[in-house]
Amino acid sequence: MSLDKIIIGTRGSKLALYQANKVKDELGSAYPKMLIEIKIIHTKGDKILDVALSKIGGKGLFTKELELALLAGEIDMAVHSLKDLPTELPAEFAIGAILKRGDYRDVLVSRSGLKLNELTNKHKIATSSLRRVAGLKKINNEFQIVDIRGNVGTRLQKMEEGYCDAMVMAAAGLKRLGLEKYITQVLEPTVFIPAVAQGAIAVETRSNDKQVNTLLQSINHIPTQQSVTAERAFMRYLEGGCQVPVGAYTSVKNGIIKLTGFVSSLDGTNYLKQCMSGPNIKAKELGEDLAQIMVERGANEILNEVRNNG
Ligand SMILES: NCc1[nH]cc(CCC(=O)O)c1CC(=O)O
Repeated sequence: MSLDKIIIGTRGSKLALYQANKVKDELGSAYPKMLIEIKIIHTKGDKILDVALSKIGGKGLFTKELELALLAGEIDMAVHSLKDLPTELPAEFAIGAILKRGDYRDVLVSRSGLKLNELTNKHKIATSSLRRVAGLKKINNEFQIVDIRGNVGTRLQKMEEGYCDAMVMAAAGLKRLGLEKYITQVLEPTVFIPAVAQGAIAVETRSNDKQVNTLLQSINHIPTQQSVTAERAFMRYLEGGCQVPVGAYTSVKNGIIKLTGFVSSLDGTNYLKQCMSGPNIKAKELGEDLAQIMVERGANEILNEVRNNG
């Protein structure tokens, strides 16, 4: 039996659709005769817009409905920003492919072109990410931080309307939407550590769907996969989830991955940062080893404190 039609499931935001179309294009190049459709699925995270993300809780806020559609056979694969995908997937699901990573850095977007070191406690900086809160407080503990929800376009609009003076956003999201003109300052990872797997696009499948999983190997980017394996193993070991002040990034050279991770209290005062290198074929072990060192340095105490106050 051969597959002649594939249905790709995605959330309906512009960014999600861009990413789903990227998967469609890459699959289409690999299999020119295949019919590929995109189906939009609405998720809980898209529907609840008036509650802070860190308060809604629950794993897979943006992924559950897509997984149900996968199980029901309504879609054959689901495209996600890998950073939004829990580090532990239910056994029924697998990551069939990870595309070549885009820009993994965070950027500052500000209303009047102010750079990070020009912002003061008089400015409002908006983010819904506890990692970004901690990163900002680490730089200046007087920063005034406000919550913000909605997709990339909505956030930019809120800022222009005066809701805040600046925001930290993912470079990849802005670039994919053609909104790079809003970038005021790129935050290098040495200064501001991005989210685990930021900038990477993942294709989730049914684990038992051999045909689809085999098909997807043609678009899997192995160096990206190795990098994000190290980062996600680091996060998983710390039981990170998407709503804790944890981040990591990697650089790869000659088959050696250098992984840098951080764990922090929300006010940035208890900030642990550490890096470690290892061979790319032992990416998972590298992530776990780095996390283990963080635990020895007190990561669990820091994270428990955040969880109890969240
Ligand atoms: N948190 C939402 C989210 N999920 C993925 C991206 C952008 C793409 C990526 O980071 O991989 C964004 C926007 C942002 O963080 O500014």
